[in-house]
Amino acid sequence: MIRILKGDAVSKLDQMHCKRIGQSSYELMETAVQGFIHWFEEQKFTGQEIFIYVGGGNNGGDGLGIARHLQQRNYQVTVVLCFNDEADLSADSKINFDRLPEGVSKISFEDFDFPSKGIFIDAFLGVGLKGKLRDSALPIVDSWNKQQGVKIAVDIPSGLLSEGIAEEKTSVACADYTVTFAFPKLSLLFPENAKVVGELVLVDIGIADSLYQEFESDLFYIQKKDIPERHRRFHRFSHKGDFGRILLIGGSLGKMGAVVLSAKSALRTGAGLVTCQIEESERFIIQASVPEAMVIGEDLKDLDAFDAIGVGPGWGVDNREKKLEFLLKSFSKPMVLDADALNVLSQNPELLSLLPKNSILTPHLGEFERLVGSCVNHLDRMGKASELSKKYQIILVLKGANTLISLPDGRQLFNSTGTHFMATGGAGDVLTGIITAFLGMGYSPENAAICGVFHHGLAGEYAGKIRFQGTIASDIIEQIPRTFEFVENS
Ligand SMILES: NC(=O)C1=CN([C@@H]2O[C@H](COP(=O)(O)OP(=O)(O)OC[C@H]3O[C@@H](n4cnc5c(N)ncnc54)[C@H](OP(=O)(O)O)[C@@H]3O)[C@@H](O)[C@H]2O)[C@H](O)CC1
Ligand SMILES: [K+]
Repeated sequence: MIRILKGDAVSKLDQMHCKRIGQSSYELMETAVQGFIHWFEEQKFTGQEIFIYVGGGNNGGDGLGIARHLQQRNYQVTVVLCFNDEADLSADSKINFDRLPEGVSKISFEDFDFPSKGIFIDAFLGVGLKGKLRDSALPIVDSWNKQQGVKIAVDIPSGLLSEGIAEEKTSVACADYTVTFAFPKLSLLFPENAKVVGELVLVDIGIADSLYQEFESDLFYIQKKDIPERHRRFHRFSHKGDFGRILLIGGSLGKMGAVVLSAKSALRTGAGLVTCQIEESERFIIQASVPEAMVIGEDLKDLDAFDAIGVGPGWGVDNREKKLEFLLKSFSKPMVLDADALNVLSQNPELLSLLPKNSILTPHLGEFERLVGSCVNHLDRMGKASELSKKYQIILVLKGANTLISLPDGRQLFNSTGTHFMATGGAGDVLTGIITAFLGMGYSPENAAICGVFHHGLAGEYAGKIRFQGTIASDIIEQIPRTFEFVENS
């Protein structure tokens, strides 16, 4: 899993990498540039002039290298020089400046007329930004924000600090895409910054995982390559008991769809036997819509027969306190708590201490704040999530773009899969089903949470590519099996 370092560790990381593998810092910049170009060409942006804003530091150096490569690929390229003097350029930027082909137009920012349209690349400021944007830089960012066209930030949007939050009053160059190098800078993962970051693309520049381990950080970014090793292997003699007996508790009058979605997604994840505990009067709904699932009434007392329990989807909060207390006292294995189970917990915080160790709580931001109180921003949220995980030895899955998993030992992991098309009713119930299924299959709670959020996000991406904004939770479920094929076979 890739470690997320502080922005000011980047230059040290680069130096160590270059020293270890005998590469120059210019060569590393070139690797970053080529990674950007590779992504850019895949996007098939066509027929428009490209304007690259370049600053005096290495972020600008990346921009100058990008200009050269794009011109060589027959794009019409203009670099907008956002520095005062060539002499101010960093050493590697100067090399790229001198290598600019004749065909690249150069214009200083002061003389730059607003084009009516184009593709804009922001290589003005990167992780070397210190503090608040200087007044001299404000017109550049303002001009950028007024341009019409596709906007791409190199490494990080200019004006955004690598651990910062773009509040209304801060000036940041907004992007449709941010192509970041080596590891995602923390601020690129904050929901508050979504509108300035756009779509996040990570470009590998060849820095070894082992090098990251020499830096202290409890923050990680989950990638596809981290998943197969966490999957449990089954064999030809495996029977449905091996794939887990799980119990899903939820649903209430008018909200039975939530349990239906959890049950179907658990089955599509591979759960061996799924039982739903619901109100007797609603039995028909489950039996008719998920024939593979079994149904039991609310009087069931023997929970030991189950490998994992997921509780909460559509459950309602009325008169649930005693039931939740009974569950927490009777089931000693980790369980999954979502939706109304979390709301019951918020209303009865004394129940938190009854949670079986390593239980997985999956709140969205609203449910989370009901649990811990209101949060100023994502940094504050991350801190409170970590405190809660450590205090009760539980795993918190804070849902959203780049879902955050907080582990009891203090590590915090950001997910890399997902799409805004998943912002639809029932998507959370699907996640509950997936994670409960993994727990039932004998995955460690940590692996169940990691694999759960990764597969869920990927299934959402697949569904979004077919259904776009018409994506519904059932579409996500349909795509779960494909995510296993992708993760295992590539
Ligand atoms: N491993 C990697 O990820 C690689 C990243 N690369 C790229 O390099 C940049 C970081 O480059 P660096 O030279 O350290 O810094 P920047 O270019 O981001 O920023 C320096 C310029 O910013 C000016 N600055 C600083 N603070 C402010 C401010 N508050 N307001 C306005 N301007 C500011 C600074 O001006 P000075 O006058 O202080 O010098 C510099 O002009 C990284 O983001 C990647 O894009 C490498 O290419 C390869 C490896
Ligand atoms: K930038």
